Amino acid sequence: MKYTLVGYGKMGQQVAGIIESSDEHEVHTVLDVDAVITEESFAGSDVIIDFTVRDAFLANLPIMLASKVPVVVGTTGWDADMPMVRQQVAVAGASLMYSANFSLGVNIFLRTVREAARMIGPFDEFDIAFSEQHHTAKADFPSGTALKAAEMIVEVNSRKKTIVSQLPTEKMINPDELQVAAIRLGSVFGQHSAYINSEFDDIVISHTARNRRGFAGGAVQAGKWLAEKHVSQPGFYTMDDFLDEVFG
Ligand SMILES: NC(=O)c1ccc[n+]([C@@H]2O[C@H](COP(=O)([O-])OP(=O)(O)OC[C@H]3O[C@@H](n4cnc5c(N)ncnc54)[C@H](O)[C@@H]3O)[C@@H](O)[C@H]2O)c1
Ligand SMILES: O=C(O)C1=N[C@H](C(=O)O)CCC1
Repeated sequence: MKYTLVGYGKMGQQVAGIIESSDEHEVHTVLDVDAVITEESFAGSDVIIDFTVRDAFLANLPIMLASKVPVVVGTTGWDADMPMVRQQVAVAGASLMYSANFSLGVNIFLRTVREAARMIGPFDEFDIAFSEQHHTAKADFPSGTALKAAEMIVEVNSRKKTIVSQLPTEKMINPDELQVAAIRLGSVFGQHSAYINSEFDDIVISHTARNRRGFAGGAVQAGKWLAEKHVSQPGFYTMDDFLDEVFG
């Protein structure tokens, strides 16, 4: 398969390395910030992988959708724009997969956190909070992965109703608020933890990325899956759609 990479920074370069080390894929085109991106930029590609920044992704999206080349989006920070993006994909009759985290290990971690959050739901004595750590070059916070984890927790635990990433300066956190804390530290690739506390227990569920290859490899696999889906079922997909097929 032929991949066009939009964004050739830390992740774009990792993705290129994964593709070039495989015997079934090739990098067709690399488009970074200086590129003048048109529909023709994607001619001949089987799939686009976008690892840029929020504003760039949103600006390039109409052109990428018009190209009718399936788009894998790893860029985070645009959760608030999700409804608009979903509508653009539907109107264009295109295919897009978004995941805040393409790492298989992280997605196993997320589903583990969701199950723990579900099990403590009926028991008021258990509280839960979440934190993430990433490198100091990360432009958005909290991480898209942390926001995804928080959404999964709120979905299954009715005692948590709102997600807060900034604590108020002069009042206590409410019991129905799920705190998501973020630390920017050195060159941390990505560390996510769920903390569960009761009078008798401390439970910590954590994932630490040891490099960026887990993210990049997952994005390339997602690209192959999306390109096949696009033929008969174009649409908006997430990593859950891909994993539900894999996990069964
Ligand atoms: N989904 C995942 O698994 C995953 C994993 C890691 C990072 N991310 C996300 O991916 C994004 C990129 O992360 P990164 O560490 O590679 O960042 P980075 O800053 O190293 O790379 C971003 C690249 O985008 C380029 N860019 C900026 N504007 C552009 C434009 N208009 N057109 C084309 N390219 C443009 C920059 O020049 C840079 O090379 C971030 O949003 C990050 O949160 C997602
Ligand atoms: O390095 C980053 O930036 C990462 N961003 C994603 C996020 O925002 O969750 C995935 C983890 C690494």
